[in-house]
Amino acid sequence: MLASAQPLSTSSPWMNFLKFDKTTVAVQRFRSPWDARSCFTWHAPASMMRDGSEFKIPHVMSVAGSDSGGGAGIQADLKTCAARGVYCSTVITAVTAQNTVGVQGVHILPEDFVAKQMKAVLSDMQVDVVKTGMIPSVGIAKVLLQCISEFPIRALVVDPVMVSTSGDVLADSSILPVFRNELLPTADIVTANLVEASALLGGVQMETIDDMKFAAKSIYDMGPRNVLVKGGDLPASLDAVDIFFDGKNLYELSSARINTRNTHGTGCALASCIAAELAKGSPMLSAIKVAKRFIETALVYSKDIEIGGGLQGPFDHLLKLKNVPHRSLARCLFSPEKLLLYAVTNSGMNEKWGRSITDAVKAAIEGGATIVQLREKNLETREFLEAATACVAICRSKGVPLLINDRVDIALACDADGVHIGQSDMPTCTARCLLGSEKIIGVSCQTPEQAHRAWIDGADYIGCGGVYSTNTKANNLIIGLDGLKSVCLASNLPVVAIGGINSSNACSVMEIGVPNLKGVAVVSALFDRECISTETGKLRALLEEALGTQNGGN
Ligand SMILES: Cc1ncc(COP(=O)(O)OP(=O)(O)O)c(N)n1
Ligand SMILES: Cc1nc(C(=O)O)sc1CCOP(=O)(O)O
Ligand SMILES: [Mg+2]
Repeated sequence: MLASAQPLSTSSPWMNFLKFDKTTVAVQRFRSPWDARSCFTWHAPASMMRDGSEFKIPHVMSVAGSDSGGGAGIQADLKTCAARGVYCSTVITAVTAQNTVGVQGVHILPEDFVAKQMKAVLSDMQVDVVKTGMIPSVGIAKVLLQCISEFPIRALVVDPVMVSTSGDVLADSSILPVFRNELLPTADIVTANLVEASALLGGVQMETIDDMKFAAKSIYDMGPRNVLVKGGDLPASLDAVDIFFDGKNLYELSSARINTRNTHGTGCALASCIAAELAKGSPMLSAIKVAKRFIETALVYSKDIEIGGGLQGPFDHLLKLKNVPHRSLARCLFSPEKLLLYAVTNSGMNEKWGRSITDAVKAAIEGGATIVQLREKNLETREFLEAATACVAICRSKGVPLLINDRVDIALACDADGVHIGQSDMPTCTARCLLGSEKIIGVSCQTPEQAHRAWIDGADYIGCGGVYSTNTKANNLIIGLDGLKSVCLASNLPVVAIGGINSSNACSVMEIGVPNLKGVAVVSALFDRECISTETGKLRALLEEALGTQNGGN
């Protein structure tokens, strides 16, 4: 493809690449399979076609700096490719001495030795995709350009690394002309963060989504086939919004902003994950979506790990190889302990107090709600979906699971963490079939028989009530503390009590003394109050105290 910056000739390596084993693949003039300006449709990784072998493993060659702390650079690329099932060879451009505090030193490798590494790999191995990270000098950029023009590769992913997450300079501005004039025009995709995008564009302001869209188009004009401008550092943005431009369409791709210090190396991992997916044969947009999801999942999984004492820690790229290979975000976020203070929304109450659902949810989380359910009985489907999508982003950024009341379709559409259903809603086993094993299902139970059935049908927890009388739900059956206890004793599932619970009776509920009663679900005592976060904070403190007394008493 890189050779193909000029019109292809039949003797170009790329053409040979597409002919194998007496089978000729129709060839058109294009620069790569992901070239948005070409009309070629890609079906299978060329690596598999080249020798007809189905055993060829997709291969990314990473050209980047070494991070002694293991979170970014070559080390991030190796781990990301491993996690994605892709082989990764490495060409080291510089060795950095760094940790979670910052970069203590940079040793740039001699150009001829960088060239030697590149030729060693490219002349022997079938590299599908080259991914570049830290290119610390113009000389090394030239060596890279020369090498990749000599060997057939399928795509070039350029991560224009300039500054580390700690703010240390990894490539100074002398590299910019060669990026703009030579490397970008040969790239299939450029993944620039706000600082890098601004530098490439001569220092333009990057503060809004519109600035990012403008930047994506302007960088595209420098010649890459696709541009991703990453908005992770955008101020005042709830989601991590990236802008993708393929020359025709602009896409706003958002994922939840995960509240963690462990974000060092996310840029490298994102670019190498895109490279890995391209090497497997994915179309560009799918590769980007998979990569964003990979980073989001890894951040959630790693949000509390402690490596190093600095401000920015690494995350765990290899989560997929650990004992959580199939754990979804929902399963990572949910545990029985999350039932402690379960906030259930009510649009009537929000209207009464003049609040939006999102503000109500934010306030409940701020006060200490450990799980949220959207129980919106009066919203039209579209309105509900919009609110739910916004609430998913809010909750995920805070590590709080979000469940949808009654509506399995809404839960699926907004990628909520699960649903809460009652005895007259969709049967639990049907909901489980629709949602799969990775989402959370809560089921309302008033009797031991229902509790037993909920477990058989694959529920994750039980909502049990009405413990006390309530104005929130009409004609609700009151089962009292005795009814609650009999449901708890009939099941091993965790249970959350509901119905008329507030600060004056929550402790009595928790004191019934059954280990699987994990908390209380509350509507009016949180949402029909002037200050949601204050009320939530008060109730959370009481529940913590009740738990402490119970544990102390054991
Ligand atoms: C945590 C929790 N428990 C019970 C319920 C009640 O659900 P359901 O019986 O389906 O009644 P509606 O809420 O749909 O009126 C709940 N929502 N949450
Ligand atoms: C939604 C709901 N389900 C109940 C049950 O008994 O299953 S009671 C209830 C309403 C709970 O609201 P409040 O906290 O304002 O009493
Ligand atoms: Mg229901």
